[in-house]
Amino acid sequence: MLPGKRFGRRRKAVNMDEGVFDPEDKQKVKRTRLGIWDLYEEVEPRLKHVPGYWRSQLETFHEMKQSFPFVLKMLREIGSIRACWWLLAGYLILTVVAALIPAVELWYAGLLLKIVQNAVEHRTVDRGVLFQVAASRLICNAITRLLNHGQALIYRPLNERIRRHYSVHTFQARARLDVPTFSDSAVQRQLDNITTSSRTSIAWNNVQQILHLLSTGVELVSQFSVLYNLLQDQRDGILLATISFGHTLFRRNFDQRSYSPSGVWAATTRDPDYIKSIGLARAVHQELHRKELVAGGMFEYLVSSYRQATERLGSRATDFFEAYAIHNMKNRLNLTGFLSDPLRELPQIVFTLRAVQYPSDIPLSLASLNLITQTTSKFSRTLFDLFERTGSVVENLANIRKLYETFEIPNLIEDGGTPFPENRQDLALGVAVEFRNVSFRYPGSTTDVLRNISFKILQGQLCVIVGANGSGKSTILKLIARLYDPTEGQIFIDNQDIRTLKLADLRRATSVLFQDYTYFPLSIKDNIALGDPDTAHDDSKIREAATLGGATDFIERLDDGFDTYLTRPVDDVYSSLPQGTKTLFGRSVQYGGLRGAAGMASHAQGLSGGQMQRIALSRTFMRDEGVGLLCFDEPSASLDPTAEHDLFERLRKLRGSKTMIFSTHRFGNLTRHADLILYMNDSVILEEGTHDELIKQDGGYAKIWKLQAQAFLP
Ligand SMILES: Nc1ncnc2c1ncn2[C@@H]1O[C@H](COP(=O)(O)OP(=O)(O)OP(=O)(O)O)[C@@H](O)[C@H]1O
Repeated sequence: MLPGKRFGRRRKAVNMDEGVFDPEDKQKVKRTRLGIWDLYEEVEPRLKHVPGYWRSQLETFHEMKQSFPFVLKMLREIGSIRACWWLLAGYLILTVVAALIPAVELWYAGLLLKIVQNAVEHRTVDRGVLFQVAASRLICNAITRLLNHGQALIYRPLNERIRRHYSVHTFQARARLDVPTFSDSAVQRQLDNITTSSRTSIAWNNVQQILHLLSTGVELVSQFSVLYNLLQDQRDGILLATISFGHTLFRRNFDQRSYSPSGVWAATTRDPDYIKSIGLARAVHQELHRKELVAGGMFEYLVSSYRQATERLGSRATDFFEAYAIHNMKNRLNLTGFLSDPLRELPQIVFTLRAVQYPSDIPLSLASLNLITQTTSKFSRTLFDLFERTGSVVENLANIRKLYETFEIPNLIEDGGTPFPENRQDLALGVAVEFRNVSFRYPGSTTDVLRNISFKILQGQLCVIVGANGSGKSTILKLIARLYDPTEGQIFIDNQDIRTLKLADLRRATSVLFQDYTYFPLSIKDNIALGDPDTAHDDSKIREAATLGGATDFIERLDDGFDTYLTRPVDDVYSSLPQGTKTLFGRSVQYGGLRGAAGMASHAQGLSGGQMQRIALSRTFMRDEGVGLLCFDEPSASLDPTAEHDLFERLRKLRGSKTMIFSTHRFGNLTRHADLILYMNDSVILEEGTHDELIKQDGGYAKIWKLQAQAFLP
């Protein structure tokens, strides 16, 4: 088991969301030693004396109450999907009718019993009724089949409609999140909760669960009333049914204890040998370490370490669930276990005693006793199945709550209200950017990556930020794009606080090429088009952007040109291919291991770094008009010198009067043309000015400039 892996999600979803689980809290947490494992189970002090099974039922009830309003919301929403109400109502009717059939069957079983009893006692039989009973069996069977068929017919369209509706909802819930919110681990957990397979949806699972609960309820009530009716005129019938039910209840309580822990719990092992042996096993399993393992000649050392660790561990080397199972095996040897089986015979014993007590008038026949015990145990199975299912039902209901809560996750970057710019024509002249005493630290981090930064870039200026790796250059661009807000200080765009501007307007007016750009798992065309969602459908614009980004030549050489998917988001499915099959459907076959299902490497296969960069550049050129600020983070890092030169030429021409900010650690071409150079080191701006000014200052900038220049001197 991996450290931190989550398991046992049944029940207690409430606690999972709120508060903190502290294994050291002796008031609330019970610790049990299971071999090399320590199990910590949360126990509510109030419920301390309630037996485990019933305690979790109470917790279940509480969670159910919390989720109820969300379930109503879901049902209303499903009702608003086209044709869903009708399908749902049809499905419901079929389910309820199907749930009544067992009671009808039970009724006829009772009738049959009376006929048999009568035949034995009086040697007469009412053939009409007998025929009726036999026919009823056939009819019930046929109706059940018809109902099942009807349910299957409705199932597909209903599931498909609900799934489609909610898949758009969840897609939107994810897509709208900003960077700090999306990276928040709590939000990631929330998003994990709403992830389902592509064949179903949380909402549909819930609908099914609710219908199942309903049908079980109908089944129980109808069976109970039939049973009660049948037993009413049988002396001792009710008594024997109660004894039979009592046994199932007793056994159930015993069985419950043999499952894995329920509620909130966690387990850990501190055994150094176990931890080491698992670590060693991983080291030889994962391809990741193979190079170093082989080159470092580690084979023999690893084997002897593994052997020693496993020998020291001996039989203690069990994973948690095995340890738990072993622990439970011991628990089974208790009184309940010994009593459980003999108690099963109790109804027969009571029956015999009563028969001896009233020899002349046997309270009920053996056939009736059989019917009572069988029906009661079936009845109690259904009842406990209902209880058993409440765990997963509650989890499902809680998932609906979480689903709706996910739709409402607030973004950490709050939107502003002021439209920007007031006049779109102004953008052609560029925008002014000012940082006033800005400090910043990434969420979850404790160190400032920008410390008290202040600078001002005027409208239409070319600014180049230079500095060593990690000095904070990219972070400045991220703050300008408002991916994050400063921890302290303010940023102004055209003299307005960036927080007051409408985010959509700000993003439309700026174009940023990040250093760690990614290739979306879409076609090249879509990858470029995403640069400007407003004109994404315009093919000629896409081609023009590709030309400006220097990407057209190599794209056109690809088999599918602009429609090429460099990495397909959908895997082909195959099995048992002969080893000689190297390619399939024009793509290479990957044998063994897992092919990343929908996982997407940020860098597409088959393209060089420079070609990737050209696609990313083309994306930024999509949004040339209507943009007043262009930011580039190391735009030429992967380009060869000619391509770099061409790129800067194109950028200079295109720039017009727009403001442009570059982050780079290459001095030269760019810095010489810059209106403003910000020289950074270790989270602060050390020098600022034009190239000539900074050379004259003879500080850090001048020193690095000279170093780079010397490298090219003969
Ligand atoms: N998402 C993040 N979370 C936490 N720290 C981060 C994050 N991104 C960057 N950092 C840290 O912030 C500091 C500044 O990073 P930044 O990328 O701004 O530097 P840079 O000057 O652009 O470096 P480079 O020249 O290597 O691109 C670095 O120490 C980096 O490790």
